[in-house]
Amino acid sequence: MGETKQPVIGIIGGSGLYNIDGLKNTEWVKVETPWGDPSDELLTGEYEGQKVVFLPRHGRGHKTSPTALNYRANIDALKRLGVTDILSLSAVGSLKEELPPGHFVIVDQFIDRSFAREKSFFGPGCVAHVSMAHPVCVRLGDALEESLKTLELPHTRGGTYLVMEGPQFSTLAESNLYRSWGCSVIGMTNMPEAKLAREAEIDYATVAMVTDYDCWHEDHDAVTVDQVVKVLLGNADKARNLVKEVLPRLSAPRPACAHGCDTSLTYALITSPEARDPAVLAKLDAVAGRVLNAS
Ligand SMILES: CSC[C@H]1O[C@H](OP(=O)(O)O)[C@H](O)[C@@H]1O
Ligand SMILES: Nc1ncnc2[nH]cnc12
Repeated sequence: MGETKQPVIGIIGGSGLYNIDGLKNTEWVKVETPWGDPSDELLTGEYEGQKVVFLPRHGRGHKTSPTALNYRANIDALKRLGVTDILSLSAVGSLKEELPPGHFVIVDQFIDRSFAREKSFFGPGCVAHVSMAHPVCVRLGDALEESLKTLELPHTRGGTYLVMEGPQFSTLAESNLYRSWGCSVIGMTNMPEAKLAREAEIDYATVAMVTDYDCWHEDHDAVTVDQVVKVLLGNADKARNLVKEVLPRLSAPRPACAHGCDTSLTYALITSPEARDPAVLAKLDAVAGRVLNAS
């Protein structure tokens, strides 16, 4: 086995998950980034010796909407605190009969229909193209699946998460369109989050927690926030138990991801070194430092 690194696990808590318990030596840390402010301070701590960084995606008190989230600042801040692996916890609507409220889905694909968000750290002055063919980390998915099995929580491995812009929920025609595309769940936040994690060479996986049947199901009312919150409150302890179950499975020093999640920039930069803008490179110090400092 080649070089190994000690993982630092980042947890992004979605709707209903604004804190996690059971960590030792905790501190809420304010992190400045070249992309602006993250959603909130980040909670650093340890669980059974494993370093953990928690970020409430919408901020404590749920202050920021999916469109207004500063996804770049969130991922950059996690990278600056040394995070190597991100577990994203998200509330979603179900687009399939067999995925009822209370069910957990370990997502393996996304369709990105968001349109009003900054989606890349790269651009004029330093252009890069990373692969998103396989957007989530298989190793993290394995650990999540084992943990859900151990906890005997109802779950499905694999499924496509449709990312809508929001903040309004879908129309019936949209919901049915996404169903006809074979999508499993719908939410508003996991893109560009997963794209930016890939650009920042951080392994990423999502556990989607089903809260509703969106608006397509004839036997269920169209989704409302109070319905989502009700299911989430019932799910929050399960999500926290899942975190405690999964962390020890991820704590051993590990080699670089066999599928390239954390070496995604090795062949991604296309702007020649002499054409790169130094001001842009300065902003990329955290997310692309590994490759920029090598060339
Ligand atoms: C409160 S329902 C809509 C809201 O919940 C999901 O957020 P998250 O992924 O952070 O759990 C969904 O994407 C919407 O942002
Ligand atoms: N039906 C739904 N649509 C979009 N985001 C959601 N988050 C939870 N339920 C949702």
